[in-house]
Amino acid sequence: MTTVLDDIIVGVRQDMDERKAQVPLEEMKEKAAHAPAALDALAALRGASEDTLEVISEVKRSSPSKGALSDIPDPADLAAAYEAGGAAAISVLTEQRRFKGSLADLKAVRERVSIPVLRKDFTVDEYQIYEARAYGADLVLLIVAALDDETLQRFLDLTHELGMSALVETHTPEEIERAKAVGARIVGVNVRNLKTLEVDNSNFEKLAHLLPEDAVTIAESGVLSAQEVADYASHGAQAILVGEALVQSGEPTETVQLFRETGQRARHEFLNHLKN
Ligand SMILES: O=P(O)(O)OC[C@@H](O)[C@@H](O)c1c[nH]c2ccccc12
Repeated sequence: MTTVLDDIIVGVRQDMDERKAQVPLEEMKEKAAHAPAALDALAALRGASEDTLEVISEVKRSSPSKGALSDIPDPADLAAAYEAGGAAAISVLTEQRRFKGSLADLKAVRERVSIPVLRKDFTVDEYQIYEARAYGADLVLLIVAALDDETLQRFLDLTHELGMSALVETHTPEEIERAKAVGARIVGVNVRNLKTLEVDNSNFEKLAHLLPEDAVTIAESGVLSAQEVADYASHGAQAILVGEALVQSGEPTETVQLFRETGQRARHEFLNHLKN
């Protein structure tokens, strides 16, 4: 049976093949080599102190589960508003068909903000990693469910060779094991199952104890209000990845601020609890 993830990847490959025909791999490698150095996303996501709850704020127009979310005529303006609210990084969806994103969005955001930028896409070919770097990304997404072990390792190594970091996304205990085995330094739990698009916020809590202690741990998806932020932080998340709630808030700066403050309070309690 084919899953939603499989269907998305078919389109991602077709779109990439078109871009590759325009700019072949060797040329993209050249562009990547000449891009300004990547920022340290690992440090940004760790935060200035251990009790911060960092917010990766997403530029997301549309999604396969919810359809149109927000027009976002100027992604750089939105990203600047997130940065002003204290976002640790900006996630830019570059998938075109279901999420209505683009590499032009990534480039525009990169040119505006001074915090790390994540290229959020379905990485299935090394070409996309060079492309991410060429367009100024500091961080790429590697979805464990979409990659075999050998490919995951190869992509993670290439990402690091290019000076970038990888957000390694998991959804099950097995995927967390696989993320650990390749030495992922930033591990996310997506509470949305990409094969069915079902969201279950309790997934973070269920899986948090399996996450590697030396990695930065991120709760992804399903934040609708400060309540979910507090829940994730109280179960040990060091950072959260939020799209929908921010693009629909109408007050992106204030909402990022609120999530950071709420998250930091909850994380503080979580850490106190650990010590006692
Ligand atoms: O809009 P939300 O529920 O806040 O979710 C954001 C982000 O986690 C989600 O966009 C996402 C997480 N992993 C992905 C992989 C591909 C596409 C999208 C995603």
